[in-house]
Amino acid sequence: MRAPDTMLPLIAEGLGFAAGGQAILSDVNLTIAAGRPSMIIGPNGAGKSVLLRLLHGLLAPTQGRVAHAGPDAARRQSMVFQRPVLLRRSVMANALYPLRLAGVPSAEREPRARAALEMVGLADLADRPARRLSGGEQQRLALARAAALNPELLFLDEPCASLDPAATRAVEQIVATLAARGTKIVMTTHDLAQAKRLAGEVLFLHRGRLLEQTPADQFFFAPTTAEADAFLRGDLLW
Ligand SMILES: Nc1ncnc2c1ncn2[C@@H]1O[C@H](COP(=O)(O)OP(=O)(O)OP(=O)(O)O)[C@@H](O)[C@H]1O
Repeated sequence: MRAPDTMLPLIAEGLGFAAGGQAILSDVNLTIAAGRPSMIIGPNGAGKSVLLRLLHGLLAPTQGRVAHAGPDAARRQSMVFQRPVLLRRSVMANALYPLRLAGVPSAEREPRARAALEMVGLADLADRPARRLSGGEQQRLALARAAALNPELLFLDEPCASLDPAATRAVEQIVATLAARGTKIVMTTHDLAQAKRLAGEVLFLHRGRLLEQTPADQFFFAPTTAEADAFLRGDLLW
């Protein structure tokens, strides 16, 4: 039988991470399927970033495992961080770099990089040094760099954490565009309103445990756990 031409669903079984003798994440079981964005929310220190890194493969689990439906999972996924690290080169050079690393034929690189810069509204700044961009523009460039690779699965770790409302809105529009194109987005956020705007489903973490994986329309109106209910009311701080 041929392997499916997709890495989804991604499945975590008994996933855990401990460091310094302390459990940070325990016994997480979940399935990430194709579809609208999966938003990971929860109080500070709940383990959202650690979960994202485990799912992406940046961190090795100390318990359990992450499995994918098909081969080449590393090539089919990408991640954007809260503070993107950009090359000290032009915007275009930053967009081209991952395409070269991925072995994309040279004739295809420039059109793909340009299309990605257009999608995030940075085509006019292609020759500008990337480090001179504003914070919001830098985050859009990081998204363009990831999008140019056409990942099937894109992890976003608090991409709007240090952005103002206008820059946040621009990033959300890019996320919605990518999701509409079929890229599966898995994203952490502190911003409940943002989670409501973007989520197809919510993964609610509390103290290193996944308490809910619930469709968004249900989660925000009728969460199934008391902790999620308290969190939505602003009563659960840790
Ligand atoms: N590699 C690591 N080694 C040891 N401890 C870690 C490691 N990564 C994270 N931690 C700890 O694990 C806990 C969860 O961290 P994580 O960054 O995942 O939380 P979070 O839910 O994303 O929090 P925040 O909302 O504040 O960003 C924290 O107490 C953090 O200090």
